[in-house]
Amino acid sequence: MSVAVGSDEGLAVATRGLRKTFRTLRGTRVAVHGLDLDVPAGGVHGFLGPNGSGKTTTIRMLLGLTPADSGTMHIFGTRVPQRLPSVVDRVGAIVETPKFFPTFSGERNLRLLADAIGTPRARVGEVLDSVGLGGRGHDRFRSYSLGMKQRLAIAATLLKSPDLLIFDEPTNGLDPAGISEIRQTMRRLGDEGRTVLVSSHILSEIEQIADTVSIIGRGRVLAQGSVAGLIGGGGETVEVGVRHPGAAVRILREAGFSAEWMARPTGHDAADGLRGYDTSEESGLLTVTGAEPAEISRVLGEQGLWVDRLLPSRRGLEQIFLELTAGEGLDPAPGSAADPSATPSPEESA
Ligand SMILES: Nc1ncnc2c1ncn2[C@@H]1O[C@H](COP(=O)(O)OP(=O)(O)OP(=O)(O)O)[C@@H](O)[C@H]1O
Repeated sequence: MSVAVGSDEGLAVATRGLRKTFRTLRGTRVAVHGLDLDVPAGGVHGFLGPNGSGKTTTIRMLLGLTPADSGTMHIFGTRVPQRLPSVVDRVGAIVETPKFFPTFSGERNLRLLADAIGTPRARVGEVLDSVGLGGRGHDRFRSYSLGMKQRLAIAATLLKSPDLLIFDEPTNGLDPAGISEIRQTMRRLGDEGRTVLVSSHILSEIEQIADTVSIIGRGRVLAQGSVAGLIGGGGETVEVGVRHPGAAVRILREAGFSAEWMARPTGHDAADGLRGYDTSEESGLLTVTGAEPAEISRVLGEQGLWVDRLLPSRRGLEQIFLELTAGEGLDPAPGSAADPSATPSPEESA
């Protein structure tokens, strides 16, 4: 697994072993399955995964909207939900579409909100400007396009000037122009030094604006790191065939190479119960960026690891995502009768 940040320092969000199950009539559904998420502070972080992979559930746990079964969560080093009140002012989030008064202007809606949360009204003009609605603040909310409505929702989260913004699928239902508006807004917020954690299953929008990403499947992190590192934006990327890629990635990093390792789908149950992915270090995809193939062979060979394949690789984030989540849409839904991670509820087994 590639992780850009080794310690919890400098992380806006960190989860360890986070787990959440839902009890349904058909048994227990594992929504989040031991999630270790690292979101570096500052910039845009894409939280990517197919439908049902656990993104919304994770975000709801971080915000204290639903309890975790086990595991830990920290926001800016503060344990949540236990100490959420002491960090909540630094966090703004859109999880569901917020409600505004349709006949009031965008500005009036925000003024009401500012009064409600005790923020000076002067802040309203600033936040409208920062989402590009400065010129339209006096128009009625109902006259806004969907993209503008969503930008107003983002402006509302900015009233408190939060350091961390959490957006769950903020471009859902928007047309290409609306998507582009939201994308630019998120990028601008990231450039201001805020941390933007944005969940999405649309890779192209994330690839363009994110600095770092986590790719999740069935409630677990499959890969995370910088977009440049994962797609090889820092130069030519070479796919390396070697017997122990998990060990090789450590050796290469110690030697100063930019190397990434990702678990591969197996098509069968892994021993640790994570269906469909081999998370052992004996398989997976090893890529190295910005290094001479001869150098890669030499460094690994000196440690007794013999390279059997060196392929130039030009994969995009979408390609990586598809490889990592291969079969997600075709497999039985988590918790379904055919899902081995589903266990009968006590009532059902009784
Ligand atoms: N309240 C609930 N009760 C039962 N199962 C739930 C509940 N909420 C979520 N789930 C299940 O948990 C799993 C993860 O759902 P979640 O909404 O977190 O995924 P997601 O990655 O956000 O998906 P999407 O992209 O579709 O929003 C899914 O199988 C979902 O059906």
